Amino acid sequence: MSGKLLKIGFIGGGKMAQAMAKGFISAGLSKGESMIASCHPSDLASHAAFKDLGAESIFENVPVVQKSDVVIISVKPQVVPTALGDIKKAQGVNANKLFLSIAMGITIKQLEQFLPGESRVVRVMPNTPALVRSGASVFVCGQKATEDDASITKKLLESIGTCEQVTENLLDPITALSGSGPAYIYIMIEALADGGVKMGLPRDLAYRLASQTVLGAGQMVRDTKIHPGVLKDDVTSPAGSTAAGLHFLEQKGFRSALIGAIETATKRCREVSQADATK
Ligand SMILES: NC(=O)C1=CN([C@@H]2O[C@H](COP(=O)(O)OP(=O)(O)OC[C@H]3O[C@@H](n4cnc5c(N)ncnc54)[C@H](O)[C@@H]3O)[C@@H](O)[C@H]2O)C=CC1
Ligand SMILES: O=C(O)[C@@H]1CCC=N1
Repeated sequence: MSGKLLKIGFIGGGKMAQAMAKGFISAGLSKGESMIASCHPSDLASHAAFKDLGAESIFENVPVVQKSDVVIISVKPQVVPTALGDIKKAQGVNANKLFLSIAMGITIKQLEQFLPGESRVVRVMPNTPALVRSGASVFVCGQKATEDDASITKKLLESIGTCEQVTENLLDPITALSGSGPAYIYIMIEALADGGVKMGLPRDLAYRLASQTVLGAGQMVRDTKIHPGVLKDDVTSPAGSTAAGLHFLEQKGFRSALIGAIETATKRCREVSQADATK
């Protein structure tokens, strides 16, 4: 990928596409001018967001494929059959390209059916912290994806955070954990700050402390590789305030709520996978 910048296309220019596009740009891996995105004609906000990046922003899907080296499929799962149908129906489009699908629950088999036979598919699950290059992404290669495709995918995803190659059977729980996870953490940050405000902290200080605490704790687990239970014990003094706080969380089923969130979100991904996505 050295030399000429890859032309990156987005079929669906919404929130996740914008996070990835901005991440690629701040990583120096791409430029607005080397990107093209399509969106629904009613979605003027996404249209404007890609224009603001200096990218081409349009309301048709076929030119995105025609003009790109790598095409990111970033529409909602229910829209995937229609959007990819546009490409399959079109005459004379060279679809022998790398397609990265980030759609929740849409399997490689389904993607390969929706796309023209020559298309090379990689299924990816990113998350929105890609915007600040702190994303957590995984990918699975389809039948026709080459080693080059895997290394292009890895290079793109590593530029916006961490990236691991996995097997497709793990994709639904991964979607539930790291794909959706930022949403769980945002409400945790909001609630921690609400607690701080309830106890007299100024709101802005409470948000700064809550977000830095989440960031720091995550970094401790990742960088020290010490078991989170041991790190928790290090914070918890005998008869101290943390032990009192932890007891309250256990009484309210905090762990169980998080475990249940991952289980429920995984089941939702499986429902989408099993639905006849052509309907
Ligand atoms: N938002 C997130 O945190 C994550 C989302 N994803 C996946 O990314 C995909 C997109 O999600 P979001 O960006 O959140 O949704 P979004 O609603 O922000 O974006 C969807 C985009 O698709 C466009 N669109 C609708 N119909 C279209 C059509 N027929 N042709 C072309 N574009 C069309 C819309 O205009 C919009 O720009 C989903 O499949 C989701 O599962 C994956 C990981 C994380
Ligand atoms: O909520 C969703 O369906 C997507 C999948 C992961 C994050 N957002």
